[in-house]
Amino acid sequence: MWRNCVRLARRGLGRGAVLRPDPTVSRCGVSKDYALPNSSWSQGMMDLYSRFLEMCKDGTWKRIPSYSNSVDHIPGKAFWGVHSKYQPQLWQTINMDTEGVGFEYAMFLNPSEKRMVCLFQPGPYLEGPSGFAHGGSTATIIDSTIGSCATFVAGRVMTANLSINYRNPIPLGSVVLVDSKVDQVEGRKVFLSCHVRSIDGQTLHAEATALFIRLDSTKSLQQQMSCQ
Ligand SMILES: CCCCCCCC(=O)SCCNC(=O)CCNC(=O)[C@H](O)C(C)(C)COP(=O)(O)OP(=O)(O)OC[C@H]1O[C@@H](n2cnc3c(N)ncnc32)[C@H](O)[C@@H]1OP(=O)(O)O
Repeated sequence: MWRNCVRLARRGLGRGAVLRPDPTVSRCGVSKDYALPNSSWSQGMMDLYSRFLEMCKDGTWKRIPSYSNSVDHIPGKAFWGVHSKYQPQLWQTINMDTEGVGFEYAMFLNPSEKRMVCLFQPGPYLEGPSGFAHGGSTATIIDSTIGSCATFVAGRVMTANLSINYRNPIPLGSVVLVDSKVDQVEGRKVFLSCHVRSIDGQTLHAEATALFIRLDSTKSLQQQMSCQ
């Protein structure tokens, strides 16, 4: 199991503490691609997935696998420097081993449009208001989608700002399309926007804007991630 293979060791819990992967633990088992259909996917999710797979055939879209470290698999600029002692499995932690209970999703990238979409089916663990997705889970899937888009364009980035307007609640078990794109790049700043809509396009669930900052290559990641 993933948890047995990629235990994270907490070290230096004082100021500036960061979570690092335990170097004594092998990365075996991280190869499961969570972004593939499973029995929890509704017909709506399957239909949308098939539609995007079809659009991958001419190379317009690319399916993005999700290995709990999806950063490794986004085409484009290398995410982690070769000398970095930090491993990317810290980043994508939203997969769950039990199918259907949490984030069921699959992302597709349109490189020429600098656009990343995510088919998202929230499960019961993500409940906020009765029967609907928690706003934090919506924020998580938006951040991951928009962040993957920013990563494709700029490489090593972190969310500096994420602003969400929640327009209509997302029913648990329904399928929504998270559609994000890069609006502008100014130096190290990547500005993006995103809409979350029902698959028939009739309901706008949320809209968001975000600023991602490309990490400064002259600073160590520890400096940039320290709490000091
Ligand atoms: C595939 C993976 C998808 C992953 C998606 C998930 C991504 C995440 O959730 S990341 C985790 C959440 N984010 C964080 O914890 C980030 C915490 N913040 C930080 O680490 C730092 O503030 C960081 C890295 C964003 C920027 O730090 P640093 O590199 O030192 O940049 P800094 O020099 O301060 O600022 C650079 C520029 O950005 C601007 N800027 C920085 N932060 C902000 C902000 N919040 N709002 C507006 N502007 C900002 C600065 O004003 C500056 O502008 P200018 O160049 O015009 O003067």
